[in-house]
Amino acid sequence: MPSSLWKHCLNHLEGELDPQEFNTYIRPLQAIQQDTSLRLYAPNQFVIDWVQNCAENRINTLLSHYSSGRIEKALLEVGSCSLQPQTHIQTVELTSKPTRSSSRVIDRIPESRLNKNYTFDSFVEGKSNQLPRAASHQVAENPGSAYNPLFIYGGVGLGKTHLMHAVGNYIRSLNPSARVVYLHSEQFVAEMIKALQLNAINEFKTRYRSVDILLIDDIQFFAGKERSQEEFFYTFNTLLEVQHQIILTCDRFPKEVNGLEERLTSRFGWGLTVAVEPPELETRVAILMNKASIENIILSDDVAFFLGRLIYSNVRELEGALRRVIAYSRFTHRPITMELTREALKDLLTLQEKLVTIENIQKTVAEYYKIRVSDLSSKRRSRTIARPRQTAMLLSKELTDHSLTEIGKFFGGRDHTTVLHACRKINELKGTDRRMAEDYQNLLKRLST
Ligand SMILES: Nc1ncnc2c1ncn2[C@@H]1O[C@H](COP(=O)(O)OP(=O)(O)OP(=O)(O)O)[C@@H](O)[C@H]1O
Repeated sequence: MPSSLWKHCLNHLEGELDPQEFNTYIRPLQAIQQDTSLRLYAPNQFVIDWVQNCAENRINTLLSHYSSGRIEKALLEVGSCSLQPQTHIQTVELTSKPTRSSSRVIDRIPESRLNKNYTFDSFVEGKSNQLPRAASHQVAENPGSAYNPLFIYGGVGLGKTHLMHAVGNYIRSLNPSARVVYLHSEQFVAEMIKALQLNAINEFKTRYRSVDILLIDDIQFFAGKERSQEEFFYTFNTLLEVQHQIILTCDRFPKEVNGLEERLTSRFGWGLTVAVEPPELETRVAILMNKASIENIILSDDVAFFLGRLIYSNVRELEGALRRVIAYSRFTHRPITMELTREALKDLLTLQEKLVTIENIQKTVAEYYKIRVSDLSSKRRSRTIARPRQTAMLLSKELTDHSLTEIGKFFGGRDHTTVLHACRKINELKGTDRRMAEDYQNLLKRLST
């Protein structure tokens, strides 16, 4: 039944909120009253996020007021009244809390919106992520004292957010009342702007400085946003002073983010800074097996290795490919074989075949290091040529089916032992030399779809 109670709340909210926000986030909500709760259907998660961040306490206070205390909480879901219950994708409980100022629309920060599936158990460990995983686990066991802040950086889709949530989930499992706050840096910025607009910056400061564990994702989005950096700087210092844990992620090494203030980047290094690398083949295969088993599917080795070889620079894309294969198998009622996998990923394969020939690897590496393609096959031994050549050899070994002998031929007729030595050398350097590791990741990205 549509709710007249909600209409009362709407009237109030319309008077209190900026018209654009009201029309964008509040008006589209559809309400249904059920016993002691009110369900609010939102068109998408973005709207839910905004409502949670900016209006939840106010809504709950109004609901409680107009129902004389009968309605205790609003349930927020993505979906629509006309389609429920099938469209209930996600339910978020908006718990009524007493508010200090009932006219204040920003009431509290979003707390503990952790993805329950991102745990240490579901995180597959490999050489590429051993250090960040171990550091995260240490932090989860000794928040505030092991490494503070913990700074995890690395390319897109490599498990940074997963690890961060794993720490949050672990801490919450030991202490359910711990105030764990996870948010994307853009959300921090948006909330700060909102607080400034509402003249509520002091409340904003107090709230952020009272959390036990603050997890901020993708801090590269702070770049160039000076006021946000300033607020974050003070929050950061306060939390560190009282030994509350901070974990940050970024898509690159902090000092390499243009537009981040020096005082912030230097502080980020006070704790521990660790990199996640793209997982090696065996780890990619283990991740695939793991994700498949969650769906009760047993992947054959040939399919898992095929997918693992096909997608190498981003675990999210690896998962996406697996999902496509599973969906295709369900849709066509056929088992997951190599043939079906190739069919399901036809477009990806066509694109990939063009990208990962040895010729293209050479061209890409030469462009990246600003040398000539012919240098890669030449006899020149200076480091500026030898390293790119060795890198191109390793990429050829990892990404193509050519044998070491064949690869050697593409590089000026070199011997297979030279290729093997090159692969070992670059693999070793990737572990010790940050620049080398980053160059390799960048090249993988350029060579992937
Ligand atoms: N080692 C791993 N084991 C299991 N799953 C993993 C692993 N690494 C990544 N994933 C999965 O890959 C997906 C992408 O990971 P996540 O979102 O943590 O990446 P990210 O590094 O934070 O990326 P972005 O920079 O885009 O925010 C998630 O579904 C995550 O569970």
